[in-house]
Amino acid sequence: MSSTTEVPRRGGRYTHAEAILGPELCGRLADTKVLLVGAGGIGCELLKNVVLTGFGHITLLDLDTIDLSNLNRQFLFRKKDIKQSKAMVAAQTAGAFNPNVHIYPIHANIKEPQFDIEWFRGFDIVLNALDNLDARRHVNKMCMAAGIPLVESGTAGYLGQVQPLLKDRTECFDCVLKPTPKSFPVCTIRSTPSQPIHCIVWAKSYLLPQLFGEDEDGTTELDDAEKQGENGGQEIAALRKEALAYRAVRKALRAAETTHDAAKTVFQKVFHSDILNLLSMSDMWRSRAPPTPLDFHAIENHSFVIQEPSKSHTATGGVNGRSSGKPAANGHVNGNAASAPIQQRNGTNAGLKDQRALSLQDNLALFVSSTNRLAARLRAGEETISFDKDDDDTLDFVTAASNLRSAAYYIERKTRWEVKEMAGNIIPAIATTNAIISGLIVLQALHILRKSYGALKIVHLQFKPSVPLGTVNLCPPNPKCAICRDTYTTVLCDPTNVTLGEIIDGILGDGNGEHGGTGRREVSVYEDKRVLSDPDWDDNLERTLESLNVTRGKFLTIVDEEGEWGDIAVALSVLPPNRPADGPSLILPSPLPKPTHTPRRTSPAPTVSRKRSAPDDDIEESEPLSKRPRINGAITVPQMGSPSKKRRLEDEGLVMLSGATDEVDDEVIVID
Ligand SMILES: Nc1ncnc2c1ncn2[C@@H]1O[C@H](COP(=O)(O)OP(=O)(O)OP(=O)(O)O)[C@@H](O)[C@H]1O
Ligand SMILES: [Zn+2]
Repeated sequence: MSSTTEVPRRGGRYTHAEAILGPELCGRLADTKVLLVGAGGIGCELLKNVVLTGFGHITLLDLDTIDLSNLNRQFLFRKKDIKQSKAMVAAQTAGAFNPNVHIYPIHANIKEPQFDIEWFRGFDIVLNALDNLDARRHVNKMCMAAGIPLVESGTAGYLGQVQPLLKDRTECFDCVLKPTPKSFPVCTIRSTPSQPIHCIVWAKSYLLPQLFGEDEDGTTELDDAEKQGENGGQEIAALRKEALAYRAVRKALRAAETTHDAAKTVFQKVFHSDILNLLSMSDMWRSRAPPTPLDFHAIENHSFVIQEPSKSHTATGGVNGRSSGKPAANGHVNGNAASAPIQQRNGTNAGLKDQRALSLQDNLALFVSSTNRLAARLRAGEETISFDKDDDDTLDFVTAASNLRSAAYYIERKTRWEVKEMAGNIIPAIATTNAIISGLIVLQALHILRKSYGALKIVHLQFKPSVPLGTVNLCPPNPKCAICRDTYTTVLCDPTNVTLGEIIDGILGDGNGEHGGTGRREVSVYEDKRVLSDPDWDDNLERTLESLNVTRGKFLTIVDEEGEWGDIAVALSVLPPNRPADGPSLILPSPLPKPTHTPRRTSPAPTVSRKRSAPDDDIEESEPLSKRPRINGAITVPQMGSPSKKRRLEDEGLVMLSGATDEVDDEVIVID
């Protein structure tokens, strides 16, 4: 076949495309440069679509490798491809569908600094096929900064959504607040669980990080709980003591010779001593059933006996799904041979291995073996281990630990399959949903390329047999949005040489003439959530960008102290490779950026500074920036002053689809 631009577009494989798209757009597609971020469920379908539609230059980026669990719907992958790069394999498979297109696979995280604003500017359009809010927000910001149209998408089970995002024309991804993830009170998780999910969250988000995560004392969460006024001063004090005692077990797990004993040490602390400690707080157990400390040897010897509490105390169901609150027939909680008949009665031993009910001994054995496997990984050099539903060691650990905790609290236990689903926040992915959504992404992309902006819509795939697809008109940008309302500009520089002060002075300019910028004025400068300088604190102005960890791919945001000028977001990019050795270390944009200007009305008799009169500045006033703790030469902002700044600090979590998909929310339990 001949090369892309020379391909005769009429006839052959493009006959239908040309009839639908028209010869002009159809011909133009061969030269269109598209970035596709994510080669998972939506990404595979989407890549197939853009390849068959004839987009000539497709950059496909994904950070992940292929997993067995992807194969049911990510049809570009086969079993032999497991552990290979998704981007590479997808490009290879889909490349064969249309020899006229060029696919450039990249195995990397889209947040890496080399994918800076200049790199984004190299595309005509960006299509997201991602699965997390953090990456979505990042791509949104880069597209807004580079002025490149983006089509955003998401699916959850039978539901899905496609949203075109164009700077200055439509809302951006961050114009509307995303619902924050559901969370549980820390005391429910740490001392009074009443449902299986509480024990699973505890095992996944507390115990596993405590033992195998970063070395922290586990008290930050308790500090926060206290600050937020969560009840239970005595309880929080006990939990604080418990958290500090983790140091000893962490050490045991990392000791050169870790065997059965290290797992036993962990067990003793977590399922015995810590529970005894909690029991000593009698007030806590007045209106709820006190837990039973577990006994390692008794469980191992099949002689562990546990008395279920009386009904009046039982908050939820009994053991293995019994909700009567009556004592188990023999007073045992699946701790001995009696467990086998129970499993058989429930019929849960049939079917897949992962769907088998686990007895207490099974859970103990799984706890010991998974703890040892994880400890061996630490000793082999892995610095930290965090939960991944596809990592058998962590899933086994969370299954066993949550079930042991459930036993101590008389809560129904879960199979490994169920734990995977709950801990992994899994909503079954449906290939057909991904296929429909991918088709809609391409339709919206074609509207953008054709500049048919009036035809653009947010499209929902919804639970309505009569109207499976719902559309919503696009809204204009939120004027308070901290992402798309900023004025973006780019500087090319060598961060090892250029100082923060040079950038600020350079971008503000002298305010005169065609290239004069806005002129010198009082500003604060932020990098993400860090304040780098403000009018009362200029310590960092002489420092190089590199020393402030402000390098390629990052943004400096210049905020006017008086609120008269809009924010300027300065993207940092590298100097051209062919510049002369004695050339400048900083190349400023020309003309300099001129954000919107809204002069303030002058107050008739100002008795306090204008800064004080701005209600949004209350926080700044009560705690001057210059007195805030400085970290790495910068100040971390506890709370930003303006609404737009506050938005930057929103917690991140799972994307909840809005509108027609709201009903999904209740079924999604976001546990971290
Ligand atoms: N920051 C990122 N940079 C590049 N690729 C990303 C980034 N974040 C997520 N992805 C990719 O986006 C894709 C999303 O696909 P999908 O939702 O089907 O997830 P999955 O990991 O393949 O499946 P599952 O989560 O169900 O196991 C994944 O392949 C993932 O690796
Ligand atoms: Zn916005």
